[in-house]
Amino acid sequence: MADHEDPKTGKKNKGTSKEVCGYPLSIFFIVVNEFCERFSYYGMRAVLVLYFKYFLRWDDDLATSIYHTFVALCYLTPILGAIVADSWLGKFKTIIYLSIVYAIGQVAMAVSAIHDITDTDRDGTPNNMTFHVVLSMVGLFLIALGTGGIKPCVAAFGGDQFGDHQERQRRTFFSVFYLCINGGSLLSTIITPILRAQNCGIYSKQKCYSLAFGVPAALMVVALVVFIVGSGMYYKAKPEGNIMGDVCKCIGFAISNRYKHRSKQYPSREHWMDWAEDKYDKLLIAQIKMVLKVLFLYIPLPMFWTLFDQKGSRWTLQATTMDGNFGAIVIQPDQMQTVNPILILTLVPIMDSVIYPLIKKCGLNFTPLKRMTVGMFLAALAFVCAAVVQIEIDKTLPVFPSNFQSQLKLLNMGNHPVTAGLPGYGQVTLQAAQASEEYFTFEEDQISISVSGPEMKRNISLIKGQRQTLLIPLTISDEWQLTADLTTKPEEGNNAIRFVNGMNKPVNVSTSEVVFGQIEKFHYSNYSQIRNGRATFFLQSGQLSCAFSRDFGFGSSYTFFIPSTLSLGSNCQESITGAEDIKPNSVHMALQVPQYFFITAGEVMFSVTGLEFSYSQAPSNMKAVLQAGWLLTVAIGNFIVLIVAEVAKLPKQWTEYVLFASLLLCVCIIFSIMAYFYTYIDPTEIEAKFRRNVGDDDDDKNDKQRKLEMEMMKRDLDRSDDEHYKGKQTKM
Ligand SMILES: CC(C)C[C@H](NC(=O)CN)C(=O)O
Repeated sequence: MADHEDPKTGKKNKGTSKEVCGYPLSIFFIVVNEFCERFSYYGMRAVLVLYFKYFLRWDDDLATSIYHTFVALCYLTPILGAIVADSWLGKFKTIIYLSIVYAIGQVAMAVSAIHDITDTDRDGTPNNMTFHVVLSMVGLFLIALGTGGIKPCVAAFGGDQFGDHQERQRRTFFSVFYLCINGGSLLSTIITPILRAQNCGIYSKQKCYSLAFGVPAALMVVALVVFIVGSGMYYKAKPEGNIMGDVCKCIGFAISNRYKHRSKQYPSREHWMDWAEDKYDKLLIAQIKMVLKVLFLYIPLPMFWTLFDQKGSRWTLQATTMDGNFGAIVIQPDQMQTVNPILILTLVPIMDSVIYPLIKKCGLNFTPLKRMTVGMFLAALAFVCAAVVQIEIDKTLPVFPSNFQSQLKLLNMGNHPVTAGLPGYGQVTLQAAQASEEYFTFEEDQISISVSGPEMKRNISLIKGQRQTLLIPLTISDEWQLTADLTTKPEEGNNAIRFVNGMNKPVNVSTSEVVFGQIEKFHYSNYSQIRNGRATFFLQSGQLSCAFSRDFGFGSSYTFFIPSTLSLGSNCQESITGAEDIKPNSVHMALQVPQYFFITAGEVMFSVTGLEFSYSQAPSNMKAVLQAGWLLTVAIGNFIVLIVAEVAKLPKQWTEYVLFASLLLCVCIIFSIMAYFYTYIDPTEIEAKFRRNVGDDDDDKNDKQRKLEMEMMKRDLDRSDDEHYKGKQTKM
């Protein structure tokens, strides 16, 4: 039998797997598994909201709430996975079983997105939506169970593969692990939206959500297979019974025993957990103390995630009000999120190989908790940048009417100039087929407008908080019409376009993607969303057929006017005039790069370090539990976003960014104080000492000797080292 195997069980011993450049070979399978799993998770997540909205036909609010509930669930389930792994199945089996659950969930999602299954009338839309909703909800539940369940196990299982002599390699492993997470996330967030945009279907073609979910499902199967292939090489730590149950009972006993002995006649004990000594093993008590120490330190951490996870919500919404034209490529608002994994892939190696060694060379002891504090500070700085960008955006946004105001624009549908008299604005002259450049703002409910050339006078009812366009007709006998205009920027950086038909006959308008439908004479169409770039509009009215093209930026709104003079042979490109109701976004999306840079630099210092810290400070039998505790801070952080945004309800977005930055700054100060008093421990060393002393405990020791030993052990618990974990006392 090889010396790296346990003689009794034949299983591998810790740190004895075949090594490549000082790293256990088994690590290779774990990082590839993580890469594929994160591809699967982030790929599916990238198209999820669009699937809810456009396939299941949910409204924005429902789609957003279910999306956030799903994300929160994904970070709550790690607790379950950790308990199962640490106390029952062990990490290896837990990863295998939950990966199967996860893959089934992904397949369920892919199947739920096949519209042909229930498309009995073959019109391209499902006929039994309940089937698709139920299947996708079951799929999402299984995915949340799977991805959350394995998450704390995979990181801790990877850490388990390193022996005590591989401390440095283990630290690098956590960085590489993080790179794989972001490599998978980057690739999938680029690929799955492209897959979704394809058309597929048996009877009728639709956007291919089944492919966008199917590829992540396949990657999850690959992740599972890769993990199983490495099976023979892993060190598999045995689960140590119902450890969570024992921990809870032990804590419960310590509290009740303390309460029973609250009278002054009983001497106090150094730590409240020491009250459990009357019944419980000292080793268990020492391990609980280690975990509680770390969990206490976690209390302020959710605030970091509160800011971090707004990349996907607030910052993406901010990008929708910005200009994404980068010359050769045009970036969509949601694609800005890929800046985060791109920066992670660049910053992690730079930090590990340049910044941290440089800091060390300068003689500074940049301990994990110091890094995390700096990470928090950088995240707060990112939100200050976001606030500055928001202020710039706000300067370019249209001023929409308040609840006490209404706004009116004029459009001359005639072939001759008209002059309109507006209360408070004097005479406004409009050429044929021309609209006023700006909206006029009124506080009255009704105004009287007189038009000369031809002479007309009308009382116009205005609506508070609304924008309208008054269509001044061709002749006195024609009807005066008021349109309802937009009072918000079009969503997702799209452009809202509508047509006013000034001809005496109906006209059909369409582009290759959008149908405006038939617009009756002297009437107007609804708004349709046009993506940025060049769009060509086709007009067709009886014999008349022509086309015209326009370039669009992001977030604009135009009213195109089809003049009464348009006839067979007319040049539409020149004849059709457009009124700019909402200007396109003019603040460039590149301005978001600094905030992405700071949040990602913060993430590298906070999250990569926190992942490794949670592993190194956990007792051997509670590694996965502490990883789950770490992930729980992410879930709580997500809930805080919903609560703060709902409670604060600040009128200006930039003030909300400043609020979040200030909150994190306060939390950062509190954390730095807590961290100052934290002393690093070496759980293995402490556990070994307690184990050595179990035998002695059985002997009949006198009280004095026992007391002396206890003091020594307690001192050990408080020990830390200069380079984090090697033995000398260090704070923070
Ligand atoms: C938020 C997670 C704890 C960390 C990680 N995410 C990223 O790295 C995003 N840049 C993940 O495991 O998904």
